[in-house]
Amino acid sequence: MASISEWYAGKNVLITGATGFMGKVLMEKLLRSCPDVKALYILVRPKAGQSMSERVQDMMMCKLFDRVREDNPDFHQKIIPISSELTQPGLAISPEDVQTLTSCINIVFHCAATIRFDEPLKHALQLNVIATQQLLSLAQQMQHLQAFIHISTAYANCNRRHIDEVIYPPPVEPKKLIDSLEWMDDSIICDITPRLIGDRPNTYTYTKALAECVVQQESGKLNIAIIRPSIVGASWQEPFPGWIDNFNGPSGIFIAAGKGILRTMRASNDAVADLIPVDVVINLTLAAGWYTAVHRPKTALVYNCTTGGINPFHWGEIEHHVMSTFKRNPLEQAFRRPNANITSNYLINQYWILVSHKFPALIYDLFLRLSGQKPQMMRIFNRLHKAIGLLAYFSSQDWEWNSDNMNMLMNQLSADDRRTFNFDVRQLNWPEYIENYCIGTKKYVLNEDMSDIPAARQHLRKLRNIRYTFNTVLLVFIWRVFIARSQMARNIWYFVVSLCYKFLSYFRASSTLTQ
Ligand SMILES: CCCCCCCCCCCCCCCC(=O)SCCNC(=O)CCNC(=O)[C@H](O)C(C)(C)COP(=O)(O)OP(=O)(O)OC[C@H]1O[C@@H](n2cnc3c(N)ncnc32)[C@H](O)[C@@H]1OP(=O)(O)O
Ligand SMILES: NC(=O)C1=CN([C@@H]2O[C@H](COP(=O)(O)OP(=O)(O)OC[C@H]3O[C@@H](n4cnc5c(N)ncnc54)[C@H](OP(=O)(O)O)[C@@H]3O)[C@@H](O)[C@H]2O)C=CC1
Repeated sequence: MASISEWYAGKNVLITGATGFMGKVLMEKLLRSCPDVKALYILVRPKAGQSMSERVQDMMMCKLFDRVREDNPDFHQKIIPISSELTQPGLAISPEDVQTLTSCINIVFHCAATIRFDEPLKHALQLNVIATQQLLSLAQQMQHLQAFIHISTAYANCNRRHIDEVIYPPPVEPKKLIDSLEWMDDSIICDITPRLIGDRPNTYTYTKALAECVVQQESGKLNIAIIRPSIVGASWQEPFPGWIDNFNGPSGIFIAAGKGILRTMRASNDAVADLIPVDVVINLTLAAGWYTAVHRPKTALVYNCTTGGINPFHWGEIEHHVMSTFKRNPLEQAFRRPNANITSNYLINQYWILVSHKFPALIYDLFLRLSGQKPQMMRIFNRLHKAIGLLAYFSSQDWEWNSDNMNMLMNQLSADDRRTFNFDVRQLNWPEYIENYCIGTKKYVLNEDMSDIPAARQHLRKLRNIRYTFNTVLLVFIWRVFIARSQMARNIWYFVVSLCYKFLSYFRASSTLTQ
């Protein structure tokens, strides 16, 4: 049987969401490990004042593609951008492009989605559900299509504790919801959203669950597979360790902790942190594409792409390794020394938010005002609190995912394919991965230079001295204002000091006796 890269040779691949985090890694891996792939057709929209071609040009210059560039400097010739806005009727693809796609595409990877947790329901439905429906109807017209791979999320059914590799009944019939939301005013939709999403935490997980159902209902005779990654993090091995280019999921939290801004967050130390490296997800996705096309399973296979059941790691351990990495490799211009703690206790968290977030932010903003600058720290903290408030749901509890299909797929691969498209997370060394992840946020998200680390360390030492000075001033102030002015406080103070002195003398005496 053909190996994975042999199977992709000569194939035309359609990718949605190619400009996103996972889409880019998917393209890179296809170009590097399947060099004979014929062409990658990518659906791209103009954005932020850049045309479609400018965006694609910029993307190909990205460091992620360095290894592909080395192997094949003309790799860009294999990338064919197609103008498309997924929220528009017919995905806003021109008739000529529809003609091209329907006549040549062999496999579709549908990655595009809105992954925002606070997306208004109508927009999330438009992109995550209706666009999926439209893409499936385009796929039905493709004359040479061999597989359609839909990227979902392991949290689509996060209202369940145990999640099997099946498509669960939808919370509501997608077509009925689409029809009703069409005529509703945005304010009415906003009012009824909490009732609709029910026991799911946001419109993202809700619409991803509906999208799975649409994939099942509209797949017709297509060979379909659904990939459900958990929390997608930086790359583990490929194209190099620690690749990450966004603030989503834990990345923004790691950065905030490394900058010394985040000091406390609600999360359970003992809950499993179901992170999955992006290269693992992409290797599994490409292998699933091959398997779906070659073996044509009778029903759509769902792959839960998770680590928790195979090689568990916990949020408490993540906190420890993130902190220790950022102490050794500090970020530039940290606000305070990195020292974040997670707690599952609501009151303790609120206390630390007040003492370690809001109070320093107020003082710093006061300092900025006094020195004629614009206050900014409180605004940054308000944004951070919004983000951690939305993420805490995922870091405070555990889920159990069945991953039989991932294991089955691994057993179907040849030894060579298992090496080239490695998704065996049993080999993942978490401390090393988290260290590379944190360094990746420094290098690729913040674009900081590793050669500036000595200066960053010097800055941390300066912050430590400021803290010592501040604490000393505070102690003297408390002494002068409260203790020195009241006889009773002075008596208590002398009592505590003499008690400490007696203890010290006692330990010194007993240690001299035992020598
Ligand atoms: C040491 C401790 C260990 C414990 C550590 C626990 C981690 C626990 C993670 C659980 C993770 C679950 C993940 C589920 C797994 C999926 O299924 S997948 C998809 C994951 N999706 C996401 O992560 C998207 C979440 N993000 C959002 O929904 C929106 O960005 C937010 C958080 C609501 C913010 O919206 P907004 O206020 O409109 O702001 P937005 O324009 O998006 O960004 C504003 C700024 O904040 C930055 N930002 C965005 N997101 C973040 C963030 N998460 N953090 C900080 N900054 C951020 C942006 O880069 C931007 O910066 P500037 O460009 O302005 O400088
Ligand atoms: N990141 C994660 O932790 C996880 C992600 N997933 C799933 O993986 C998939 C990819 O996620 P990820 O790469 O992280 O997401 P990104 O937000 O990085 O990428 C989203 C992609 O979708 C495209 N897109 C969004 N809206 C439109 C639109 N209206 N028209 C055309 N294209 C559009 C974006 O294009 P543009 O650049 O133009 O905005 C971008 O290419 C999603 O389906 C997500 O649900 C699942 C589990 C976890």
